[in-house]
Amino acid sequence: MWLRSLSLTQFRNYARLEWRLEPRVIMVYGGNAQGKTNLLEAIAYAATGHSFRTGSDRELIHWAAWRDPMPFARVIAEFVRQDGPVRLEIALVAEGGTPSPETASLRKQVRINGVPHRALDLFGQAAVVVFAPQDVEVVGGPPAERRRLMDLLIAQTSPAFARTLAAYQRALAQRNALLRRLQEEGGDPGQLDLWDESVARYGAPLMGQRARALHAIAGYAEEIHRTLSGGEPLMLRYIPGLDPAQVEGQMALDTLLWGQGWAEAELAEIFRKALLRERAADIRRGSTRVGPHRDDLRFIVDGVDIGLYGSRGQQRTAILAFKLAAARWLASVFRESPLLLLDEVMAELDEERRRYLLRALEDAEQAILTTTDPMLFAPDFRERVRRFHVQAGFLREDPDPPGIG
Ligand SMILES: Nc1ncnc2c1ncn2[C@@H]1O[C@H](COP(=O)(O)OP(=O)(O)OP(=O)(O)O)[C@@H](O)[C@H]1O
Repeated sequence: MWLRSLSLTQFRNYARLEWRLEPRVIMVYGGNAQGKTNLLEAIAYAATGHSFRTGSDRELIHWAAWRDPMPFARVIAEFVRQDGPVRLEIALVAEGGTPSPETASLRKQVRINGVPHRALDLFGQAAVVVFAPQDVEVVGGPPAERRRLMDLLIAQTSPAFARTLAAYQRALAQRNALLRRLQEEGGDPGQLDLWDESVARYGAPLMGQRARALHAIAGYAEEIHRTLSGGEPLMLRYIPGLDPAQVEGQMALDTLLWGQGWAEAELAEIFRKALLRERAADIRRGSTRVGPHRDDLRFIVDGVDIGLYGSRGQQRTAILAFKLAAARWLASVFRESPLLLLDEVMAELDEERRRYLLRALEDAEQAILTTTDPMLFAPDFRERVRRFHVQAGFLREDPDPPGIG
């Protein structure tokens, strides 16, 4: 699939942008802090409803817009899929008397082909994979970041997964609130039955989907990593936050999921039992100890957990292999290649990895890459791609960037 047009109004440092694109590799170049990342952020935001660099949507509204009586930002992205075009639109509107970037509450209005929808419905409409320099932090960072990595990816293939995740998080928050009340005020622990039931019902399919997606991605990642690293295999290990093997008489999650054909009903039952077993300890702690909110994903190279022991270079290669594998997985699910968005990632790679990545870009239907330095790319590559120059939120096609004759 590919992005045919992008329209921005007061999004980050773009007061206004109308951009038409083609299905090929597109290079956006410019100095630091000119709006390269903002552009990729806008595209990924339209496709997923999430920014890949902030959890606060308020930051996305142009600073100048906060002087208006009703500050807003809008992004409209028109993707072309095999089955036709789809127009994704998000408007962020600040509400309140005199809204300020610090205090305003935002209304997020989503339209798909002009029809109002919930933000979660954006998932499954278009597939994007973002490659960013900060990705490397995910390998050795806190588990929550690796869960986010998995979830954003899986949600793109399944809006149902996104809805289940949201329902799980709500149920978990309610259970935790009740646990804290029981801890502070005492009361009948039987009140937890209802929330145990919801937490288990929504949590089991989450674990099932994460395990299945990672199993598929791991196959691609192992092979890509071997090529990138000169022969070392990468193993992606899913560590569930509920280990069925720890629950009396049960088997390991893998056996349960693979051996019996996605036995999520059994997993939900085991989850309920585990919640009951942990109940007293959970009340003492005021939080839920088992469940997919404690899942992790580990990156293992040659038997070594490189999140813990890997060099920066090894972590970078591993996450690059993961992202490329994710792109292949999305391509197999959608039966067309996802849009690849690469934010200044070439500069960090050595010659061989750069070549591998560029080949992957050219295999995709469309890829948009940003760089401060077009000279990092071979002359024939620079000539083949379409190039745009960005300066202070203005984008213009530039057939002749500095150093490219
Ligand atoms: N809400 C906003 N309103 C206006 N400008 C913003 C807003 N948020 C960020 N900016 C500005 O956008 C610019 C950063 O753009 P961006 O992160 O896209 O840079 P970049 O071109 O990718 O640079 P680098 O090469 O340094 O990564 C900065 O000048 C920043 O001040």
